[in-house]
Amino acid sequence: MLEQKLNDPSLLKQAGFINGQWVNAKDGKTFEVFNPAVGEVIANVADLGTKETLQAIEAAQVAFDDWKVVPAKQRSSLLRRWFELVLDHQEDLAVIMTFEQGKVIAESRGEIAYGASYIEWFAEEAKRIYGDVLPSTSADRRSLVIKQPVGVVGAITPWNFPNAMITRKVAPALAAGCTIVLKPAAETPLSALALAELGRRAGIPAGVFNVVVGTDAKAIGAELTSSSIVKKITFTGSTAVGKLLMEQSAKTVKKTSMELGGNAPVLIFEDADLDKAVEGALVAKFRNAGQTCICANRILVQDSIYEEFISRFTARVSEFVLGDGVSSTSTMGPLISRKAVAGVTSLVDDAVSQGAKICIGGSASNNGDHFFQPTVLRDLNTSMRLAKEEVFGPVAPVFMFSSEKEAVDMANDTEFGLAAYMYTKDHSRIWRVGEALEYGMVGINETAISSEMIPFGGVKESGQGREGSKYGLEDYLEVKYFCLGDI
Ligand SMILES: NC(=O)C1=CN([C@@H]2O[C@H](COP(=O)(O)OP(=O)(O)OC[C@H]3O[C@@H](n4cnc5c(N)ncnc54)[C@H](OP(=O)(O)O)[C@@H]3O)[C@@H](O)[C@H]2O)C=CC1
Ligand SMILES: O=C(O)CCCC(=O)O
Repeated sequence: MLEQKLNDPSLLKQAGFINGQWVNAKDGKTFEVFNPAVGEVIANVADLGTKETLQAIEAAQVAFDDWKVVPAKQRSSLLRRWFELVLDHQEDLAVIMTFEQGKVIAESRGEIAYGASYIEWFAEEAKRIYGDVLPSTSADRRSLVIKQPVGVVGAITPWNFPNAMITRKVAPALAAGCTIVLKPAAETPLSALALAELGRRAGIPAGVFNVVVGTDAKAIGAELTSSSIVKKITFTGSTAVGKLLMEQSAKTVKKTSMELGGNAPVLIFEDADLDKAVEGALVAKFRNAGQTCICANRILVQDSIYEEFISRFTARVSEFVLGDGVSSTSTMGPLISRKAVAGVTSLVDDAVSQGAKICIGGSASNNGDHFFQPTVLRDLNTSMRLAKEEVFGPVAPVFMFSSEKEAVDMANDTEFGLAAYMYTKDHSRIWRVGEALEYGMVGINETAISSEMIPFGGVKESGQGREGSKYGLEDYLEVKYFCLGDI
């Protein structure tokens, strides 16, 4: 069924990709991949485990010796070719994504372009890995710095952005001269495998980019983190798993980059352009059915404009059309799993049991097992779980504040620190609040903050390291100092 929807059915791969070869599990095991909108099985994928992970790590180690000395310009050309192929196959890749992840097709097309932009960006940055000549402490010596790839990288990625979370790790790694073993989420392996196929077609050498697909994430993760060959772990996903991977990586003192959970506040002050704030909050909350780590988790609105905001925002939320993402009339798709629907339901029920009121939505939808209605809740307080926990679903809790200090205190009252947003026309406030917010990214009168050119990442328990931009390459490079004496 999925195969018939593709212009190039050979993009639908169901085996792992190791050392340039498509490989099945040694024990022949496979796992099913489901379309969350309709619950149908769309593929049976090889269920690889520790043995195949080790095989991939060893292939990456062998490939590293050659890849690290490929001239930057040549690495750049290969990445550029990969970028072009991804865009050439944008529609097929988008269809694969909507089938396995559920997001509406327009969002999938957008993610393919967004994912490709990381490959293009790092193809360009590959040519700009500069060293330094430093001032010297004495006349008979010179001090230099060169940058070198960190080595073999282990990457683990989530299901919510099955393409872009991969390209923004793999592209900088390859640009830097590293080789990589990727374990994508078991819910969305097909997007990862299609990317690997296009990388192969682009001419990326065998062993440079390997994909281990499988359901035993714990075992694959343990193999990657315990290996002395793997020099860096890069992860996007839940804070709990990120902490575990950091602990496991400590034994071999690996570099780590962690892009973990968020609890993004949107602060809307009484001097804001309310039309802009409503639209901004809408985008920030409901993108990918609320399953984005920088999705607005708490909307904080000043008391004098609270009623007006609620009424305008609820009216806009009522316009969403839930449905299968492949239908052009759907504007919001399903959640990834029944478990996700249950999790969102329990957060809403907790708030309602403590006095929150439902403006719209409030429960699972009858569109299918994986759907939750776009929801707006009002009269929230900070003892509700919704104030502390990442919702990862289409639920907008609207809190009220009365002063700027209260808003900043509420915004910072979380262990997370990924993205925050504010709407105000007051320039002094922009600086005051912007500097006080304990977040890695702050959107000011704007919530569409992501691009390949910006440093994406968080502080506190939202992680460490940055992805995208010139900073995103540094995480894959080691600094080496040369002290040159007289001969
Ligand atoms: N920062 C972000 O972008 C994301 C945040 N989240 C948050 O996490 C919550 C749970 O989502 P979930 O999908 O379970 O996120 P996880 O953190 O469990 O999954 C993310 C990735 O980590 C893998 N993984 C899971 N357990 C381990 C382990 N012990 N060792 C190594 N790898 C592991 C998963 O593999 P597998 O799929 O095979 O289990 C997947 O590839 C969400 O509701 C959301 O709050 C989730 C996804 C992305
Ligand atoms: O949820 C995530 O981790 C991906 C964020 C998407 C983006 O880059 O905006």
